[in-house]
Amino acid sequence: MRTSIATVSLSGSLTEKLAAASRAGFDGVEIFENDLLASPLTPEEVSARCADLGLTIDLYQPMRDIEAVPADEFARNLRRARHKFELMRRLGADTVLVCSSVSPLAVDDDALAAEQLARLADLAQDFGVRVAYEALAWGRHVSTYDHAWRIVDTAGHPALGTCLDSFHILSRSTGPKDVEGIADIPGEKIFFLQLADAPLLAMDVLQWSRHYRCFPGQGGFDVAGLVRSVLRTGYDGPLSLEVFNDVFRQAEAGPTAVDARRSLLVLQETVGIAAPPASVAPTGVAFAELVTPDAEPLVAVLGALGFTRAARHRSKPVDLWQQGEARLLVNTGPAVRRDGTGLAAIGLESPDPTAAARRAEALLAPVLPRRRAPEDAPLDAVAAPDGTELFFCATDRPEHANWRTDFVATTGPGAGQPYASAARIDHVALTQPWHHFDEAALFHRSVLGLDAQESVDVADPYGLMRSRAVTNADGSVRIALTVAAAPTDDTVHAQHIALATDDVVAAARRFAAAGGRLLPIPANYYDDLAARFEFADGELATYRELGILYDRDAYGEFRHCYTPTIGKVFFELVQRDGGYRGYGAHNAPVRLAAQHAVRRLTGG
Ligand SMILES: O=C(O)c1ccc(O)c(O)c1
Ligand SMILES: [Mg+2]
Repeated sequence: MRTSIATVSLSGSLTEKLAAASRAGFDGVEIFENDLLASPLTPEEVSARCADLGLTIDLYQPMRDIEAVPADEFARNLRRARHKFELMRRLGADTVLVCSSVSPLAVDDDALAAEQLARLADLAQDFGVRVAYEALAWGRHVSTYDHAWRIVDTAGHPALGTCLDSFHILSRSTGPKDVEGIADIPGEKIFFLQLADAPLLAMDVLQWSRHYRCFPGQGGFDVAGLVRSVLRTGYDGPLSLEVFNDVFRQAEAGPTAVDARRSLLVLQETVGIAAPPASVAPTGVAFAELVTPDAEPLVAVLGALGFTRAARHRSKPVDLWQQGEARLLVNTGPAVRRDGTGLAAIGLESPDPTAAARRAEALLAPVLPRRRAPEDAPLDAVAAPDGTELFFCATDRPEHANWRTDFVATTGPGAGQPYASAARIDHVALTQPWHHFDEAALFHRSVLGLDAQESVDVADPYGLMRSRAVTNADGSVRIALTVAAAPTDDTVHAQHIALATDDVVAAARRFAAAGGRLLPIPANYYDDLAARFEFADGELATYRELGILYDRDAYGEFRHCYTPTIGKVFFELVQRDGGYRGYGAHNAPVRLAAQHAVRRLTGG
């Protein structure tokens, strides 16, 4: 099916929006009147630009407050409409959207609305234009899609149809029954289909619509269910995204358009009208790669955590530090010297790395070169929206290229020792740029085949942090996507690698004995813990002494502690017992405050 996007969904000038839509692979656009009014291009030039970019103009919008008004007012509305239809002829746009009226002049009279819309459609027909009537969820008298359809049906005019908008329908819906009526509309009378998702918020519907819409798959609506209903009517117009969103208005149009198009590809797959290569979920974390301009402080912490340097890359300044199944690459190459110490890449164990990369590419993930140097093993890799490189790995599986063969075992002190305290990577937390948060969750879900958990808000002393985990089915891959809610808040401490241990107390003691200093946690926190939970004798005193935090959910218990931050990254030691599913979010405000306190002390 053809895909389209409303210019209101993207930031920038009209020409920037058109270029971004075209580059992302859309077939057409809905042109918003304001974008045209503010453009220095004539309608003919806009039309030519769209043609050059391979875009059709599928809709011009909106026309407002047309119907069910006194005769003199309606005469003025027709005059206004004539101007718009002339403009549309110059643009080469053949469908106009008319929103249900919000005017105080409008009366609650369906027969009058139908009659006036038919007269509007008569005029439209003279200009070769069709009118698509849409119920705004906050329309004065018409606020539901079935009501708008009844009026269109009554009017019975060939140039008048309805426009269905998933936001207006699903924001008012209380269950699948509410969309069943779509089946009663003949497909050819659905002139247009607009798609948007939204997070489930209890708020005024107009504000919700104008500020919080997002692309399908990024919110809580069953957009796919609605699309299935519409497809059953025989509708064969475009699937068009119409998203009013405060973040997208500020973000760069190019990446937003790609995010939008990915969302439609996934939606088309869900409803069975597109079949990109099947998703291949990762089965574990092969490694995490840290880049650093100065390995010394990082390596000191790794050593204290129980890691040993197990191997070195054959041709690059990259060391493999290992402990049990936890593998960390430390890259000190010149290309990475500018940005300070941080997380740059994650290796994901994949049952089929090539297939995983093919799906990623089909879903518009930037594919990275397979081979960095002639002698390297060819590895499939893509870039996540935050720039993190994701490698699809097949560690020690003879039929696949193996990243491990690029590394030569070292024989220095400690090499090959059994692990001391941490056995594997429990989770990796990545800081997302504030305008990529919704995109990141959809990317990890659709491209990598991970499941997205609920988003949680965490209070930081200087802002608000949002965090959303994406995981595979058995929890062997867990990535926490984290963002500072305030765009200017760059103080957020989020990027970290959590190492799983089966005895966090022993691991913490070992770290301290090796010269490591765990993040100090305030006494008030432990007083509160004592009130919330019962502990065995001495248990709480041990946590208090070491700086171990504690949490519990319906499944089990969680004990965790933190190293200091090095550059942008820190480490966490975690002990999960009894199937605990979370990440200690309850403790995160205390941890964040403690990290800020350390930063103030050290001037870091
Ligand atoms: O918010 C609005 O006014 C508005 C305008 C046009 C639309 O198609 C829509 O869904 C909402
Ligand atoms: Mg709409």
